[in-house]
Amino acid sequence: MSDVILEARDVSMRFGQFKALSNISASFRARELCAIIGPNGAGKSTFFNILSGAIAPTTGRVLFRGDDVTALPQHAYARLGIAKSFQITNVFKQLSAHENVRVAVQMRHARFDFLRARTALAGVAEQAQALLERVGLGNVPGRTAADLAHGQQRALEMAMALASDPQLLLLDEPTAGMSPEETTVMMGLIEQLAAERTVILVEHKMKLVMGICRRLIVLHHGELLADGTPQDIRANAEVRRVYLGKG
Ligand SMILES: Nc1ncnc2c1ncn2[C@@H]1O[C@H](COP(=O)(O)OP(=O)(O)OP(=O)(O)O)[C@@H](O)[C@H]1O
Repeated sequence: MSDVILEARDVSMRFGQFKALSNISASFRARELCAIIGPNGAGKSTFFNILSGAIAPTTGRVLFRGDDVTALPQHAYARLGIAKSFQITNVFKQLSAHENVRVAVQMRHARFDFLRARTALAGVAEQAQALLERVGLGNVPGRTAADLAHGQQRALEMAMALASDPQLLLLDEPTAGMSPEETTVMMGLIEQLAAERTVILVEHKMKLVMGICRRLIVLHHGELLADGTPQDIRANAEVRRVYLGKG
């Protein structure tokens, strides 16, 4: 059986006359950690939004485990086991870290387990705490989200995304706005998470993803310029020319 989790098949995107993506095809396998990189305006966010179902491509399809999920409603995406985190932190600022994760865990139970809600709720607090520990926030469960450092807020968001135990995690610039220390912690966490699920991330900082991803997809002017290991990408003359400004 194929272990392809997600596939973009010949995806193109137009905004009016402007072609933001041209015929991109890529498959992502189980427990793969893959970064989508490229210079500003390359089409990374557009591709990410299509993969995550936020927007429908003009042409082409997105398949999840072989089923067409192109622009399915977001709740259907979540039900399939796909979670995502965007550049903008999406936590309830007035709630504590623990409350934020508890809400996410409860939503999962509400979705899958609503007939047994009372029994299910018994474990919710413990599950929320375990998720906080997973992302390195086990020591600050009571802190209001607004009072957490930026990196901790992103980690909190990650814990919320993990509440549904997704098979596929999509991360849009997970280290945006982070300090170097926070970035290192987040990258370590992402690497760990990818041992159990497929993780696809968009990242500006090429060096950063070179260290943890075994596969990089490079976009440029809406086209797929390269798709390969960090070694392949480093050695690719086209990539060096357009992305690194060398050549
Ligand atoms: N909704 C939209 N309407 C019109 N043009 C758009 C829209 N969204 C994106 N674009 C254009 O499509 C191109 C690709 O944008 P996109 O945001 O996907 O690139 P990116 O690689 O994520 O860039 P960055 O690294 O700067 O975030 C850009 O030229 C952008 O101006």
